Amino acid sequence: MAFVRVVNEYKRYQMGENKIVANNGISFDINEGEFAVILGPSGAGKSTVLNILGGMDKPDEGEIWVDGKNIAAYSTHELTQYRREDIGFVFQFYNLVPNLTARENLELATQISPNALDIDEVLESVGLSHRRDNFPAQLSGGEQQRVAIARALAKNPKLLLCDEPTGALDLETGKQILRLLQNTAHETKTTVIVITHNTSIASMADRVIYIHDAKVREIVENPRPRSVDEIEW
Ligand SMILES: Nc1ncnc2c1ncn2[C@@H]1O[C@H](COP(=O)(O)OP(=O)(O)OP(=O)(O)O)[C@@H](O)[C@H]1O
Repeated sequence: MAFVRVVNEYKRYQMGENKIVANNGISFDINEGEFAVILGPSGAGKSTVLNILGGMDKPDEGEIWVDGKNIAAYSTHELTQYRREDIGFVFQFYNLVPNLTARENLELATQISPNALDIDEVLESVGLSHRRDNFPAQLSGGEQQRVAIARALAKNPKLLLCDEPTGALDLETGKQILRLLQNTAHETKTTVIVITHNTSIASMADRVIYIHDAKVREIVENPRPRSVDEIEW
C-alpha cells in the first residue's frame, strides 16, 4: 500500500443555510519519500485536504491511510499524538515564536516529540548553524522559513506538510526553499507534500495532484522531476 492513501474523502461545511462541499470524493496515493504537490486555484479545497492529512480536521467520510494506519478512525487523543509525533507543518508566514531564538524554536517543537533529531544537526542541514542564536526578527524571510522547516523536520515526522511555503518570499528565495524541500524528500526519505496554486512548481514534483472544485481532476506522476534551476517561472 502507498505510504499515504486518501480514499473517497468528503468534507462539508455548514454556513448558515448553505452547505459548502470543500472536498467531494477525493482519492489519491503518495509514496514514501516523494515530493508531492497538490495544485489548484484558490478555494479548490487544498487546505482542507492538508488539514485532514495533518490531523487538524476530520473528514466527514472516507479513509486517510498514513503509514498503514487509517487516521480518519482515530480518537481525539490519538489525533493529538499523531500531530505531535508524526506531522511536521510549514506555513506561508513561518509562525515562529518571536521571543525565542532559532535554536529555541526547534527545542520547543522537539520537547513534545519522542523521535526528535539532534537540533544542531538539523539546523546545519538547512544551512543555518551560524544563525542559531538569532531571533526571528533578525532573520530574512527565507531564513525564517528555513528555521520553520528545520523546526518541522527536527521532530523527525512521517509527513512534512507545507501550505504555500514560498507564498511570502521573492522568487530567488522561494527557489531556495523549494530546493530544500525537494532535497529533503529525496535525501532523507521524508514524504513532503506541498500545496500551492503556483503551476511552475509542478515539474519539480514526483507527483502532482490537481484539485479543482473540490475534486481531483488529474494525477500526474513524474519519473524525472526537474531541479528548481531548470524551471521556467
Ligand atoms: N472552516 C471552514 N468553514 C467554512 N467553510 C470553509 C472552512 N474551511 C474551508 N471552507 C471552504 O471550503 C472551500 C475550500 O477551501 P480551502 O481552504 O480548502 O481551499 P484552498 O484550495 O486551500 O484555497 P486557498 O488556496 O485560497 O487557501 C472554500 O469554499 C472555503 O471557503
